[in-house]
Amino acid sequence: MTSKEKLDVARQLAKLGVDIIEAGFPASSKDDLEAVRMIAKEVGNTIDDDGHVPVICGLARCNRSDIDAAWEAVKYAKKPRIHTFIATSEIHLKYKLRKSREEVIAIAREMVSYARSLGCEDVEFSPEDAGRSDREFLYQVLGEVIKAGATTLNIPDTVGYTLPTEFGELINDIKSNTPGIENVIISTHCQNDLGLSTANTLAGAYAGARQVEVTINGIGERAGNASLEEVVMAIQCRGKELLGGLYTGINTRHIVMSSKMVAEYTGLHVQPHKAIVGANAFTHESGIHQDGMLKFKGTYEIICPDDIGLSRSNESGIVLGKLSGRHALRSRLLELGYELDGKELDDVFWRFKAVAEKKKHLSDGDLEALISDEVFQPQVIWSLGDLQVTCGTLGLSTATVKLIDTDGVEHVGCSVGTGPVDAAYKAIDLIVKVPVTLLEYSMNSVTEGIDAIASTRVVIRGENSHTTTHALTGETVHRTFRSGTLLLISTCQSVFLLALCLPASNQFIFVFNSGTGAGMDIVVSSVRAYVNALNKMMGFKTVSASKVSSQSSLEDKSS
Ligand SMILES: CC(=O)SCCNC(=O)CCNC(=O)[C@H](O)C(C)(C)COP(=O)(O)OP(=O)(O)OC[C@H]1O[C@@H](n2cnc3c(N)ncnc32)[C@H](O)[C@@H]1OP(=O)(O)O
Ligand SMILES: CC(C)C(=O)C(=O)O
Repeated sequence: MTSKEKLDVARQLAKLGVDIIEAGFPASSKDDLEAVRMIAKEVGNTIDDDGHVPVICGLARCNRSDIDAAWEAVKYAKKPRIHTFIATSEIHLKYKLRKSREEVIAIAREMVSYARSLGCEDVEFSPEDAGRSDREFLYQVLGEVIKAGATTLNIPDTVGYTLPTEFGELINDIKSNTPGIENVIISTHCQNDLGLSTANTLAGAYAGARQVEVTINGIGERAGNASLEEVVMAIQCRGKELLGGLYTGINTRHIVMSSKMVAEYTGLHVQPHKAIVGANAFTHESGIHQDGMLKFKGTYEIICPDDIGLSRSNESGIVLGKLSGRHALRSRLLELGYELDGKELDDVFWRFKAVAEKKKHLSDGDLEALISDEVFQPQVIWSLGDLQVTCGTLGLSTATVKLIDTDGVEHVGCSVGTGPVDAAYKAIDLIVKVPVTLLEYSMNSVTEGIDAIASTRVVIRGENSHTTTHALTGETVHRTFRSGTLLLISTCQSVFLLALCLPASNQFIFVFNSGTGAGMDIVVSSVRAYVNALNKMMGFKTVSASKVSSQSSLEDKSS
């Protein structure tokens, strides 16, 4: 993060109500020193309405120059802190520091004293790799730094090696065996190498730690650190009942905002299934869960999304996909204004499933396209069985189409054409054997992306029928009505037009012949539209659905 980004994050952490912001490692670069100093000056001096001002802390190795840099950065804060550390495990002493235990004890003691001598009254000390350190040596180091003036003892499980029971015992043992421990705060610092950082932190807190070191989104070295949101929400959900009444002062409503900011600034995006702040943490995709959520949210949610500042695009967090059931589909359609039940719902449901098999999530636009394709249908005279096309730059486009008639008999037609759609339409003509002219063909993608549903609309005219193009709609109608009848004509989607039938050889003849089709495959979508238009031309009959009940059959409405 840049200094400016670090400052923004620090402001956000203050809003969250964190007690201590460890803002950086000032010795690591001039820029980091400057960032910590800016944070100390601004955030470390801003007292909130509750009189709360966070401690601003800088990290430093156990050497004078690091500690000087840390103090130089944090000293402007109302509550400055230096956090200094040195490893205590055999492996670190031998291979990394190349120092004896005695040397490490002496350095730790001297450097804590040195930090205090600069005027810093709040000094935190960490025995790095405490999780793998010899216990007796650990108690000895900790006892010495307490004498030297450390005010907080942080116990790092630097490589995330301990198990929760072990880490809890470590804190308990430190409490029981370290001289002077009652005068300091014990802290946890758990890394996530085994995915146990949150569990270990909670075990440490339960054992008596009263500071927990955490990061937003769990970011950190390697597999990261314990995440603030997980630890805080676990304490909020279960602290009273199972953790001896523990609580935090975190204003949880700022959690989502903080998570987004850190993800944005660090470029470390949160995995979708991350607890609390993952994109899926409060969404429900499986039918059985969705049904439960619709009946009572507590069935599948242990946290109210509002509590972490999450506003969902829909109330129940339901995402429609291939695992959804009828309850969820029906509920979403109802929200969109379509009241479907029984057979209609069933038909849409299986179409929906088929699309969802190919497309992960269905948007409202996708659903609307399916509804208009499935429900607002004329009487089915021909239904599409199968379709196979070949096309490209080599040879002619060819299509084989299988249509099924009202008796369930399958008819297959094959044709070549100028393209796959032309070939498919010609193959259909060979089966249906009704001369038609294609007047209009248009295609839109209903939703965005390469996997969008394509919606096709065609307008055809039956060649040998007495048809008239309707002046207002541009559509033609083939139904006979007595002259003087006031017709309520619906165009494809809920637009109503009135037309007065005028005498013309005693009857007026219209043909309704536009058809729509939807599908993820553009040729399938095109063929559906054509078959749909043919069906309309050959015998229009609307299927009722609430959304169209007011525009039901022409006959019903015409008088
Ligand atoms: C456990 C943790 O996560 S601590 C936080 C980790 N954060 C960072 O490392 C901050 C970013 N680091 C940096 O920018 C650089 O490493 C710096 C500026 C801090 C140090 O850079 P350099 O002085 O070039 O040293 P470098 O990092 O290569 O090596 C570390 C040196 O510090 C020593 N050291 C490591 N930890 C400590 C410690 N806690 N106290 C004293 N010395 C230490 C190492 O033994 C090594 O010393 P050597 O040169 O005598 O072998
Ligand atoms: C500096 C210490 C606390 C640390 O980061 C670690 O040991 O993981």
